[in-house]
Amino acid sequence: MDADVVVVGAGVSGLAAARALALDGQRVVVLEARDRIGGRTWTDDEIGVPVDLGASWIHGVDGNPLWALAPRFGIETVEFTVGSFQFDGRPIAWHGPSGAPLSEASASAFVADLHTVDAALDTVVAHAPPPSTYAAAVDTVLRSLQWQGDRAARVREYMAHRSEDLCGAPVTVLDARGLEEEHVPGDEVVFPGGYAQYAAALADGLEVRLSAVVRSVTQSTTGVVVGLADGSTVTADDVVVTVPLGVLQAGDVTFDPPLSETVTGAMGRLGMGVYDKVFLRFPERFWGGSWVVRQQGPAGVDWHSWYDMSRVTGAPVLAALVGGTGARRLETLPDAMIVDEGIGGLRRMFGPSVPEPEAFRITRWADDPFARGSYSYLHVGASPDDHDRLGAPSGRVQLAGEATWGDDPATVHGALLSGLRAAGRLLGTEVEPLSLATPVPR
Ligand SMILES: Cc1cc2nc3c(=O)[nH]c(=O)nc-3n(C[C@H](O)[C@H](O)[C@H](O)COP(=O)(O)OP(=O)(O)OC[C@H]3O[C@@H](n4cnc5c(N)ncnc54)[C@H](O)[C@@H]3O)c2cc1C
Repeated sequence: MDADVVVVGAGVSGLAAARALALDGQRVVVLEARDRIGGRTWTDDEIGVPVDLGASWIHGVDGNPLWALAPRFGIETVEFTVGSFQFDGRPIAWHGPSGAPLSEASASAFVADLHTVDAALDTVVAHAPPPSTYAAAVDTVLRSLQWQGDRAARVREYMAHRSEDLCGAPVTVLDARGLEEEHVPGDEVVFPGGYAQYAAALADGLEVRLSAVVRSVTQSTTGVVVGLADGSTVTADDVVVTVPLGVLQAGDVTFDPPLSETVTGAMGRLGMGVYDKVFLRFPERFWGGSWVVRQQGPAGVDWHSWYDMSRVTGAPVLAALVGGTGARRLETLPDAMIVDEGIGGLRRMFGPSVPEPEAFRITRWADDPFARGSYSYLHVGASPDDHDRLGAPSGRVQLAGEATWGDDPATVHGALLSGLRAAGRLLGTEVEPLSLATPVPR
């Protein structure tokens, strides 16, 4: 055997699994398709400062293993609480459909409406007969409140954007229970030096082979043979496969024998959402003192949320975050058209003096063959248990990754914990996340 365990994928889940196994003395080889580690955590400085093209936030620091690991890995953090359920964190500048800022009273009334709807949504979702969509649950709440017209439209629109942001999916196909796990406890934080610092720390001391595209996993009674696109193979006793759900659904990696029906059933029911980022670097800040700028109404449909990245790195950078159908549409456009649309959106709110950007960076996660989307979501009809079912072992093969972690799918900490679960199953013992800070013996 070339190794005790092969780990496919050098994202946070794969690296956490590999590190836990290596710390236990196992011989581990990590096979990574790209020429970099980190997967959907990817820090890039093409625009002159580090920006996170994939994950940015620790979603809720309370009890979060990433938060506990940050000081041990020497990772600096900045508090930036603007979660889709946390309207009262860092200041948000709300702009109405015309682009004009909402008065303080209108903005407060809108935020109060969101709190009212959220409080009622919990009960409605708990009683929604499956299959029900999140959109239907929101409608039920609005009907019970007897809100109509513009008031109801603005709430519906916000909830649609919440689904697109947190799940990368239109609210009309998101299961009613698809956001149940999203009420994060605690502040949210980001990283001036980028999320990639976690992958770098986790990979330290491990054998990671880059540009190693895995195509097949074949099991026998004695072990597994992992086949690569270049025709080579790697053998081991066990394999942990952490490729994203979209890659699995596309059949880019084949399994012989096939994965169990528990796993394939869940794989078919869950969805892979899309969420993209457009970073624009300007000569200077022009957007006032808020940390986030949000535009309501049809004009802002794909350009509804702008984040002030100068709070993180000091450089005058705005990031537009767009998910679901909007992200899929943008991915079909050339860069110049995307930038023009974004600048148009900003000029609607801040006037014609908004300058052209000095630099830009645009993501295309759906188009990326090693991601095929941004993160998993609960497609209508799927069960929240499907995430954990996806991670059920099939003989010597088990899947890990954000999509397999039912408590917090679509997150980096979910990915990390799923990797530790897979390693723990192979080791026959639970792995404590903080143990990952231990150096791997060379
Ligand atoms: C735009 C965006 C924003 C996000 N924002 C946040 C956020 O703010 N906070 C948060 O907690 N989460 C966020 N997420 C989600 C988070 O990034 C993921 O949940 C997490 O990074 C997934 O880690 P993973 O190890 O499961 O998968 P990945 O990081 O995708 O790792 C899988 C690895 O497998 C590799 N691979 C794929 N195919 C093959 C193959 N055939 N052979 C070999 N290797 C292969 C890939 O290259 C990749 O490196 C965001 C994601 C995106 C895309």
